[in-house]
Amino acid sequence: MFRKVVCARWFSLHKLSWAGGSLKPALVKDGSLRTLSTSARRSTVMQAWVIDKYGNNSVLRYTKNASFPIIHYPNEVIVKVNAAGLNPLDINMRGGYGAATLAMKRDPLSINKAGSEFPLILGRDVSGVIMECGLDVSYFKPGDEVWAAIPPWKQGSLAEFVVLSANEVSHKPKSLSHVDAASLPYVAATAWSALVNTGGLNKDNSAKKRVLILGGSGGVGTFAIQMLKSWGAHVTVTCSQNAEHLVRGLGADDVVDYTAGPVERKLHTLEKFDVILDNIGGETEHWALSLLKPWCGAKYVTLVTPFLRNTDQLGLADGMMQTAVTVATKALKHITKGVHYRWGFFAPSGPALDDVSEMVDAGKIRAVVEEQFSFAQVPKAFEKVEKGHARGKIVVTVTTDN
Ligand SMILES: NC(=O)C1=CN([C@@H]2O[C@H](COP(=O)(O)OP(=O)(O)OC[C@H]3O[C@@H](n4cnc5c(N)ncnc54)[C@H](OP(=O)(O)O)[C@@H]3O)[C@@H](O)[C@H]2O)C=CC1
Repeated sequence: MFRKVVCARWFSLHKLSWAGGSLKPALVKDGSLRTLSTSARRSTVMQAWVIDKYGNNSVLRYTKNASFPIIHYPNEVIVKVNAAGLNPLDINMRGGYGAATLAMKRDPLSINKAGSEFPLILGRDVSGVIMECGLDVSYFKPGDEVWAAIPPWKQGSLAEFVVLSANEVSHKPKSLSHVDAASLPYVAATAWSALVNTGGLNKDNSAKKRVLILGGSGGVGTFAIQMLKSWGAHVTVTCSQNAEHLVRGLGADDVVDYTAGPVERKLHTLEKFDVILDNIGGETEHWALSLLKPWCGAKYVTLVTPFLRNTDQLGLADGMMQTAVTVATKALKHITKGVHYRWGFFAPSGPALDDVSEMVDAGKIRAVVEEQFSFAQVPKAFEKVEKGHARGKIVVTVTTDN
């Protein structure tokens, strides 16, 4: 069955005014407007790890009384979470990164009466089972096993249930367990957005292209290597010496140890590249673009951008202005040298995950789970991600029953 893209604006015509009371309406598949308190099947609360303010790991709080998610729009689904993946973004968001920008993106229906995002649930990856579908959802049905990358402006997956737009959700690869599946969506959607939408690569044009991945041993890198290799690209990776075995096992053709002296010197001895994916940022920008083939449409795409930090520090208008000036200046500077400078961003996409799901089931991409934690161990899982030196992904098992 093909995906039908449903316009969320439909809801504005059917918006419910719910005067004063604590009951929340839900638009569900049978066409009824159901209140959670009258839904005999489930409670109004659920278990979750939340934060009530920004800070270090001590702000993480376990609760049995988090609000149960509600379907507000007819294109939404509620997913029962089996496993949740963590990303560096969760550490940053725990500390308040992006708070100003994300506050503007949040749906007013999803924030509390005081207008605050708290209690906030982190966790950007989910693998689980569809529990309930909005009125216009035809691509999924209750009981379907699904995976998704959750946009940072929505409540996350460190909870028993999460509500998402059906356009953000995809059928989980049949060949993967929930734990393995939860390791992929956010990094897959990011790598897809950066390499396909921004970098211009796809399965039909990547053969013989030379791609350099700066920082190949983490979440984004381990996925990107496999996707590019399955499309026939030649992939060079930088990583620590002790990650060489891992990245070669995923298909990397050339591996350069960045800890053994100036990495750019070694990279300059290699043939130039068509695309560079930069997962490291900072210093790398000063030398990486000179590794591209000039005047051939070659692109440098960095995932490490000041976009959210600018808006956090300068406010929306000044932050956006600063961001536009920065990216335009850099793009102009490099275009005069015949190469393209771009910023890459995570973009939620169920259809992209559909393609990734096929690649996984065809044996072209595997999950790289570095360590698995129980739901009780969420703070330990955060500590692990915060230490850095990732070798793949950290996953939390939320529930094992369906
Ligand atoms: N713009 C966006 O929308 C998004 C941005 N990102 C950003 O992309 C980056 C990568 O994300 P992700 O893969 O999940 O991060 P991870 O933490 O999973 O991986 C980072 C990897 O880089 C390695 N590394 C560190 N320094 C270097 C270096 N100088 N050269 C080569 N490798 C290095 C680390 O291992 P070791 O230290 O042992 O070498 C680690 O394996 C992060 O900064 C993240 O915030 C991610 C997703 C979306």
